[in-house]
Amino acid sequence: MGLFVSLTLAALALFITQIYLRRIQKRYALSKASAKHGCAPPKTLPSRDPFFGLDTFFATFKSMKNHCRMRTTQADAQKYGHTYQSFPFARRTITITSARNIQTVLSLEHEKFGVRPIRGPAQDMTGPGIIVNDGKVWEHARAMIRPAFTRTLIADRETFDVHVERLFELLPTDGSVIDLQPLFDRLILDSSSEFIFGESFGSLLPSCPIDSQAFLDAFNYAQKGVGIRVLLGKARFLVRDAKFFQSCKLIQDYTRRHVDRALERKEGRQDKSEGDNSSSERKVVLVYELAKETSDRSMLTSQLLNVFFAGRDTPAVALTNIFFLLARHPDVWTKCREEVRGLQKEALTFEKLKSLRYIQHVINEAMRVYPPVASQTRECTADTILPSGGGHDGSQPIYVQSGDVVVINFWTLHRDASVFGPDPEAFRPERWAEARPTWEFLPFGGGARHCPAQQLALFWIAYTLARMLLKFEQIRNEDPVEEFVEQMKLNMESWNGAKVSFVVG
Ligand code: HEM
Repeated sequence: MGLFVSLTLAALALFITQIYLRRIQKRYALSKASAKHGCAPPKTLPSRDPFFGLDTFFATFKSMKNHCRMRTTQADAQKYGHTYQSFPFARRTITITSARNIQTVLSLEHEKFGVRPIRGPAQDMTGPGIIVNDGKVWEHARAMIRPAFTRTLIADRETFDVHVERLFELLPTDGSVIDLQPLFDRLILDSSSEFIFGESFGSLLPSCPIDSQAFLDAFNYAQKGVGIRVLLGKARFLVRDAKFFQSCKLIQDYTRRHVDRALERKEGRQDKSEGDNSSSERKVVLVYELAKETSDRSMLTSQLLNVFFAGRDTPAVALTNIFFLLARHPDVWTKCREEVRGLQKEALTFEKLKSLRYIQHVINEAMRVYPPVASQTRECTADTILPSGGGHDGSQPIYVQSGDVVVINFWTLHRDASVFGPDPEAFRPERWAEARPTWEFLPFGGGARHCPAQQLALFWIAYTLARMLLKFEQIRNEDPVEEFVEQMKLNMESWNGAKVSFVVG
């Protein structure tokens, strides 16, 4: 036993020494390459653990637990500059909040910044699809998936309206208090499942069909497991959790059943009206669109799961954040109502909604202040240079080495006073009459991996908002906590949801 412990400790010491030596080697190579290219490092977050930066790692957790992760990173950027570095687990992590550096990572040099090294562990759940891959595999997936999102914009108002009507059944009209967050979750779950699988989960109905519920339970469990695995990276083999793998199998089997149905339909073995209700010819369903491109079952299964993973709740988070803000700005609600006055729901087409300027400003402003995707992470896969942020005044370029992690902070990017005016913390939709941001406003990301569902998501959001404006004269905040309390999950959500009451108009 004594010998075993000694050997284990010796192996551990060797492992740690190796990591540390590798870090010194890398640091040396970095300073040589930096000097050669006229680069300088950005400022470094102070750390009490100069070897492994464990305190930096735990500080990140603490700020997440205390619901202040984004505010903390914003304060760091104010103190150390728009680009700064830290070394959690002895690994260089560069946080960028300036439009120029973000454009470099997402667009100009995007091939050198991958997601696969970071999101790879999600493949146990989702398979090798669009959101977890880089290079040719990602390019192929994106080329296959994008056209379906464009086609669906010949907007399927009627399909979405079915779910909105079900939502209305659940909204109290007697002035009692309701948290909109779980309702918006169900609205988007139902509409995204209908768009992706051709069959809605029906979670807004009085009883959710059994296999949908089993799928959702398994999905939620597996998603948490993915979060832990992404965090642990290479050490994820330490987590032994049979339920995680059972859940992954269940969701893959469920998705495969929809794939099989789509393939049968393609081969003409199924009655076309079966399984996709009425108006099947007009309605765009992702699984049917992708089945036109390939008959590869596992590829189809994994792409569908990837899209579901990316889109099943982000519009719900955006809607919740919008209503959170409107409940605290009743004057903005009144102004929005003016804009939709007299419109019937049939008139709320994609084009009409786009033309409602003030409502579009409100959506933009809410997504600026509380972006559902508040940050993104990439790993540098080939040495390159960021144009600014280095040196004492942040004006020099920064040399970035393969293996460095880059965190893109949209929350802080959206608070640039030089672009949005002197009051960037305020919710003021009127600023959009003047503001013309480009790379300074990226709620849907930017560049090569820009969200392919942006227009679809914006249609769902604007349609739901317009319908609620038509129905309710007033919205009232019923939450004693006035300020936004962030909850960092995969998205940045409101910890307190959006507790409101309505006055019928
Ligand atoms: C308000 C709602 C939404 C927001 C704020 C949003 C935001 C984003 C962002 C920021 C990215 C880029 C991620 C990155 O840079 O790695 C992204 C990618 C993506 N989104 Fe969305 N999204 C929304 C809705 C949706 C919906 C409804 C779907 C699907 C039904 C969807 C599917 C995807 C996919 C598949 C990608 C990956 C694209 C790629 O890697 O090439 N999104 N989204």
